[in-house]
Amino acid sequence: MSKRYTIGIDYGTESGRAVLIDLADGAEVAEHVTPYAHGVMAKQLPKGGVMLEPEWALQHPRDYIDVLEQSVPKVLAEAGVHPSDVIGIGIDFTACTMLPIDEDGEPLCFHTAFANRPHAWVKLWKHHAAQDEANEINRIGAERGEAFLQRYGGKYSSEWMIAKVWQIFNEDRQLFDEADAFLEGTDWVTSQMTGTIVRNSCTAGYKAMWHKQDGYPEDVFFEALHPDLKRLTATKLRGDIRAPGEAAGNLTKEMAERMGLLPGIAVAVGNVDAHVSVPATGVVTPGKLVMAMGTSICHLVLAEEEKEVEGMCGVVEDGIVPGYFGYEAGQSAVGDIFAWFMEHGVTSDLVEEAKQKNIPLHALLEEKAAAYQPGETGLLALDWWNGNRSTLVDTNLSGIILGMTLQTKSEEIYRTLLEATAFGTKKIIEAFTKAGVEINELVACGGLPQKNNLLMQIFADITNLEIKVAASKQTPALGAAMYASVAAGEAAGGYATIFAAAEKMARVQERSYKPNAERAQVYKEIYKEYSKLHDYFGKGENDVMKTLRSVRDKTKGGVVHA
Ligand SMILES: Nc1ncnc2c1ncn2[C@@H]1O[C@H](COP(=O)(O)OP(=O)(O)O)[C@@H](O)[C@H]1O
Ligand SMILES: O=C(CO)[C@@H](O)[C@@H](O)COP(=O)(O)O
Repeated sequence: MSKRYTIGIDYGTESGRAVLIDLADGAEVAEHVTPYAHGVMAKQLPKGGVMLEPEWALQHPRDYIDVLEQSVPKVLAEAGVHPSDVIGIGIDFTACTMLPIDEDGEPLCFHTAFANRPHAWVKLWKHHAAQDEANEINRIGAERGEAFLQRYGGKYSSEWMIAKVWQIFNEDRQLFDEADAFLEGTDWVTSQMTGTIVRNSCTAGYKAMWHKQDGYPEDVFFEALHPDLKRLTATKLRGDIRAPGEAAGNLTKEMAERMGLLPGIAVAVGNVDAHVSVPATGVVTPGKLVMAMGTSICHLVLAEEEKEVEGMCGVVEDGIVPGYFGYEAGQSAVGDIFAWFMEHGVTSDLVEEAKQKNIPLHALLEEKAAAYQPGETGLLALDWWNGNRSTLVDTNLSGIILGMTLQTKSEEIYRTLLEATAFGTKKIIEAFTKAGVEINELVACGGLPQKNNLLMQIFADITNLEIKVAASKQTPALGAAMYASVAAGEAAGGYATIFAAAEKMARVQERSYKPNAERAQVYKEIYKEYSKLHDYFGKGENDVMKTLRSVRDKTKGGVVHA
C-alpha cells in the first residue's frame, strides 16, 4: 500500500499553519503558513470601519478560509503528494473564538447590513470586554449553586462562550436576535468543509458549560441571567455535539476543488489548539502536565476522576483523550508579555547591539539575562499583562514590576518577566496538586520551547520539575492530523484510536530541562514573596489595579465620563 497522509491545520492567533503528516511515523512532510490578512482587530473594523472599545479583539472569518485555499494546495505541491493518498483532514483552533451565523451558516459580518457592527465579527479568545457579564454569571451561578461553577474552578471566565454571547445580547440586541446560532470558529471552519454544522465536545465542555452527563445548565439558570435568554442552549447553541476523533462529515466537492483535495475524505470534528497537542506530545495517561507555550500558556493534564481545582479553566470527561477527565488551566499572556517588552521596554543601546551582532533582540536579551543568578536582579513581577486566567480568573488584573532602581537594566527586567511567567505556572501546578490531581513531570510544546532555552531552564528551576519537550515543531497541527487519522479510521489507512496514533506518531526530544537544586532553593524563597504579592493584589486586599482601570475608562480620550 502506498503511503497514507492526513493534513492538520493549526489556527493560531495571527496565522493558520497547514502540515502534511505521514501516518506511518508522524513525520511532518510539508508545512505552509498563511498569515491572516486582517490579523487581530483590536482597534477598528476593516476598511476604516468603526473604532473598537478597549479590551476588544476580533477576527475576520474570511482569513480562515484563505488558509484552507492557500496552505493546503501548497503543502501538497511542496511534498509532491497525490491527493488520493490524503485520507483525512482535521483542524485545531484558539478558543473560545466565536461568531454569530445566519440560517445558512454564513457569518453575520458578511452581511452588508451588519458589516459595521462590531458584534457581528468573530470574537477572538483574548477578547476581554465581557468581564461584567462573567462577573454576573459567577454571582448568579454561585447564588443558585450551579454545578458548572465547580467544573470551571469556581469562576467562569469572560473569555468563554456564554459571557461573550451575553455581551452581544446586552450591547446589540437586534444582532443577537438576528443570529441563528453562535458557533466556535473551529466548528464554523469545519462546517465550511463538510456542509453541515457539528459542534465539538471539547469547546462545548471547556468553554460553553456543557457536560457529558448533564448537558448544558438548565433553562432556569439562563432565565436568571435574563428572561429572554431562557431558551439559549436549545436555540442558538443547539446542535449535534461529537467527541474528538469522531468525523464531523466528509469533504464537499466544492471545498475539495478549492483545496486541491479529493471529495469525500474524512473531516474530523473541530478541536482546540492546546488540547489537541496533548496526544501529539505522546501524553495519553495521567500525571504529566502538558504546557502549550506561545502567546499564552495552556496547561493540560489527564486524571481518572473529576475534581474541583481552584481557578482552572475547565474539566471535561473525554475532553482531551477518551477515557480520562481532561483538565485545562492557563496564563492569558506569556510570549505576549515578552513581545510587549521588546517593543516598549528595551533600551536603544541593546537594540543597536543586536543589529551590530546581527542577532534577534530576544537572543541578545536571553544571553545577557542568562548571566544572572536567581535573585540577583532584585526584581519581582506579577505576570498579569493580559489579566489572570488561572487561578484568579480575572481579566481586570494587570502587570507589576517591583524593585526597580536607577541601576535596573533591560536584561534584568527581561529575566524578571521570564521568571514571573514561571511563578504563574507554579501557582497553577500547586492548585492541581492541592486538589489531588497528580503532576510528576512537565511536557512542553508550542513555539516558546524552541525559541528560548533560558525560559525553559527557569521554568524547570522554579517548578522544580523536569521538563520534556515535544519533538514536533507543530504539535497542534500534528495532533489535529492524528485525530484526522482516527476520524478516517483503520479501513482507510488511519488509526483505530488516538492511543494507537500516539504510539506511532508522537514523541518527545531526547534533551530535557532538569531543575538545579541550588537555583530551585533560591526560587523557593522568592516564590514566597511572589505569593504574597499575588494574594495582596489578586485576592481583593488591594484593588488598586481595578481602580486604575476604571479611572482610565472614565477618562478615555482626555474627557472625563460620568
Ligand atoms: N526568543 C524568544 N523568547 C521568548 N519569547 C519569544 C521569543 N521569540 C518569540 N517569542 C514570543 O513567542 C510568541 C509566539 O509563540 P508561538 O508559539 O510561535 O505562537 P502562537 O502562540 O501564536 O501559536 C510571541 O508572543 C513572541 O513574543
Ligand atoms: O485558550 C486557549 C485554549 O483554551 C488558547 O486557544 C488560547 O490561549 C490561545 O493560544 P495561543 O497562545 O495562541 O497558542
